[in-house]
Formats: sequence, C-alpha cells, structure tokens
Amino acid sequence: MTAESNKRPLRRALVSVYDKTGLEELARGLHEAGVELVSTGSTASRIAAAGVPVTKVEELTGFPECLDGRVKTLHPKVHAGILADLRLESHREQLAELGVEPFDLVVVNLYPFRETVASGATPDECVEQIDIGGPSMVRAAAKNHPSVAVVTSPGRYADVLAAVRDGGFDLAARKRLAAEAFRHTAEYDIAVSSWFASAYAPADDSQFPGFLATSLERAHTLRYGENPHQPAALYTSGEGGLAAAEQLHGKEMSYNNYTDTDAARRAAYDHDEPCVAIIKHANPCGIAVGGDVAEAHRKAHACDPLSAFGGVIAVNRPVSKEMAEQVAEIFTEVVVAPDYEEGALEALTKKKNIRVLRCPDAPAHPVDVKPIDGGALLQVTDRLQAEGDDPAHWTLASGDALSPAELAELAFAWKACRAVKSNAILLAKDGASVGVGMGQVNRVDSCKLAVERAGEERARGSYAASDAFFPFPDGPEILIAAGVRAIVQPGGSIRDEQVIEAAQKAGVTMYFTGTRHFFH
Ligand SMILES: NC(=O)c1ncn([C@@H]2O[C@H](COP(=O)(O)O)[C@@H](O)[C@H]2O)c1NC=O
Repeated sequence: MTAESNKRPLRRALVSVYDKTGLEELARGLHEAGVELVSTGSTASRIAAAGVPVTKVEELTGFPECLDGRVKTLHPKVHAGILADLRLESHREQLAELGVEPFDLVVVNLYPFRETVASGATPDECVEQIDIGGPSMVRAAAKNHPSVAVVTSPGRYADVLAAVRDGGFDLAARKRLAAEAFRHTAEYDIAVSSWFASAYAPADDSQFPGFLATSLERAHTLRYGENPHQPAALYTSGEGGLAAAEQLHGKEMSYNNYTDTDAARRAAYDHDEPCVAIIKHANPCGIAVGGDVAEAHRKAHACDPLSAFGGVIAVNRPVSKEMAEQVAEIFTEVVVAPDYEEGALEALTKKKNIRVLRCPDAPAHPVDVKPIDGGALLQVTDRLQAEGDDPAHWTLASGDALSPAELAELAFAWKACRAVKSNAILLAKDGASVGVGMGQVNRVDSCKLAVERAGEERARGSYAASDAFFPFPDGPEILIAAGVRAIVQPGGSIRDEQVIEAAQKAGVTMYFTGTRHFFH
C-alpha cells in the first residue's frame, strides 16, 4: 500500500484547547477546506467569534457541560466518534446504528497543570487544573491512529492545514502524531504524579520524592559512547545547561567530550575570580585563577602541559581574544565558555577540529542521579558550603596562622581539590594548581603523585589540599618532606593527633575544614 493510499481525508474535527494560540487561523483553514468543526466551551466561543461555523459539543451530546467544566467531552457520542476503527465494517455499522459521526481529527491541548503548580497555587487549585477529558480524547485518538489524526500543539497547526489541502495525513504521519500525543500525556502524568508524590506524600523525614520519573528528549545520537563499541545518544531536559549548549565550531561532540566538559565546568565555576580548568578523563590537569582569563589559562596550562594536550577547557567568563590565541596554539578538544569576546572565535576557529561551545548558564543541577544495577542513587549535588569551605570557619590544627594572602592561596587549593577524583591531593601556588594526585586507592600514593607531578621546585612552598582526612600521618609526611607551606584537610580521623603531631614537628601549618569533598 502506498503512502498516498493510506491518507484519510479530514472531514470532521473535534477541537478543545486550553492554549488558544493560532486557533482562529486553524479553524478558518479547516472550515475553508470543508471540515466540520465540533468544539468545547470557550474554544467554541473563540471559533464562533472568528466567524467560523462550529457545533458546540453540548449540541452533539445533548448533555450540558457541567461541574465547572469537569464533564464536557466525557460522553459516548464523543468517544465512540474518536475510537471507532473505521477499517472495520462492524464499527462503521455500530456508529450508524447509534447515530454517531466519526471524527477524523482531534485537536486538544491540556490544562496548564505545571504552570499552576509553579505559580504557587493552593493544592485545591492545582488539583482543579488536572485535565481529565483532554487526555482521554488525546489517548483515544492516538490509540485509534489508523482512523484519526491527533494534534496536541499549536506548533503542528501548519502541518494540519497543509495536510487538509493535500487529502489528509498518511498513516506514517498519523503514527508520528500519535507518538507525540502519548508523549504529551505521559509528560503531563509525570508532572501530576510527581506533584502528588511530593504534595501528598505519606509523612516521613525524606526530602526525596516517593516516586521519581523524568522526561528527557533525545537531542541526537552520538557517534559512540565511552568506547567505539558502545552506541550512545544525548538527551536534554529542556532546562538549558551543557546538554543544550550551542556548538559554534568544530567536529561533533563525543560522549567523552560531554563528560569531560561537564567536569571542567564544575571545576571552573567553583571560583569567583576568572578561572580556567583543563580536564582530561574527568580529572584536572590544570586549574587556575587570574586577573583575566588569558592569565588564568596560562597558569592552568603550565600545571601539566604534557597532560593538557587534547584537554577540555572550561572558563567561567567570556573567552578573550588573547586567551583564544593561546588556546589555538595547543591541541585542545573542547572549549566551553559563557560567551566569546570580539576576535576570540576567529582565533579559535582557525583550528579546524576544536569544538567551541557557548553555554551561558552556570552548572545548576541540584540533584545527582547515579544508576546502579536495579535502581539509582540520588543525592543533593555537592557544592561549596557556606561554612566548611570558607577559611573564616576553619580550625587551625597546627603551626602559625597564615596571613590573609597565604590563607587565600590555601583556600584556592581547597576549592580546586574538589574537582579532583578521590583520593585527591592538590598542590597550588599563586592561584594555580602545580601538582595533582588523583584517583588513587590510598592517600599516600595521591600525595606521592601530587609531589612528583609538581616537581621539587614547585612543590616547595606550595599549598596542599586533601579532599578527605588523612587516616595516617604517612601522607602528610610526604607533603611535608616536599616542603609544602601549609596543608588543608577536613580532619576527623581517629588518628588526627598523630597527623597534627607530624605537622607540628615540621612547623607546618595545618587547617581543618570540617567539610569533606569526595568526588567519584
Ligand atoms: N472534562 C472534560 O470533559 C474536558 N474535555 C475537554 N477538557 C479540556 O478543556 C479544555 C478546553 O476547554 P474550553 O474549550 O472550555 O476552553 C482543554 O484543555 C481540554 O483538554 C476537559 N476538561 C477537563 O477535564
């Protein structure tokens, strides 16, 4: 059967829309093409006011709309007209016996439940905005797509008018519309059920909903996942962020580009000053702040130029021309920034392959969701804390108190360390990481790695941060032997006394934050 022969002419339409955008044009176009219109309350009034003939649904059902609109279209004369499978003789015969006319087109959009909740309305007001008749019609029409076309968005009206002039929608188009319709009602039900789960949840102390569902849209299929044998795709939540970033230049973003870019933005936005973070395999090979982004980039790159080759760079300010020219000299996979100053894009795009992203929003996701076999873990996203991450609240555990300038150096090391996968040790100097020990299964090896990466000269006099407490003095001893000026760590080990003693013996300043930043 050809697509042409699948077409079903549009002769009779049921229109019931809360959002009246484009309604008059749609009604007029349908009427001019000879389509009979049946409609509900205020939708019918708007159509009639536009001078287009319309039959009120009450005239069809012989039953008044009642209960403040709770019952309008919930009637067999409506639903039999939508649900009759016109391919079946028996259905056609039954409609004739019952005196029911079939509908070929259903145009419905639903009460604004989400918007009502967001407006801070009372529970009763929210409940009243749960559409019942609308989803019933949409689901019925979508189920019966072999006979009926269903439209749930004013964005589709132009297609409807094109189809009506062209002999109707073919079956493939009706299937696509049905898929859209079921998604529309599914998203609606997710909003309603999520609201119920939080607004009417059984009393317990959990701040997490009793039921969790989400709706994500596939933005595009990626070339592959973490490895070439893994198919992968990107989904967006519709709330901006990295997944919706605008790509201004370069090859298609890969799965690994996205994960590294996410980590890089997390690191760069931890700092108030202009900051650049360079990430490889989700770990920093350089983080630095500076008077401007060009300086921050030079300092970040200097941390580990070998590893920065092929890195992903995030900036918390617009990229300047000067920074862009520096970046263009180095093989870089991705640059992401809130914007690009004049001349910056020109400099970057001289490199054919570099991916350039504009992402105006700071990272915002409030909850981390991690799938595990058979379920998922949810946690409130780790952020810098008002207290533990502010040096004003730190406890001096050993040595002399630092001067404000030195304390600022140690505070930079502490914040930058949060971007390193645990066990994390980070050495910093002049507002730049100089040695990073990441992802080791014991803290001593992380200390060794950080010191080795920094090299003797840069380690000496640097400021060291540890994402979690030292369980033994062996880690700090390595840092002390390398000549660090001060150490910051959460504290809280049962052997804190031994750790403090090691620092005291060496005359090294040590602060406790009381806050931990594991990052896995
Ligand atoms: N109760 C019903 O039978 C019913 N039938 C259609 N609706 C909704 O009423 C709205 C349109 O109403 P009106 O044409 O009165 O503006 C649409 O959003 C439609 O989804 C209904 N409303 C709620 O359930």
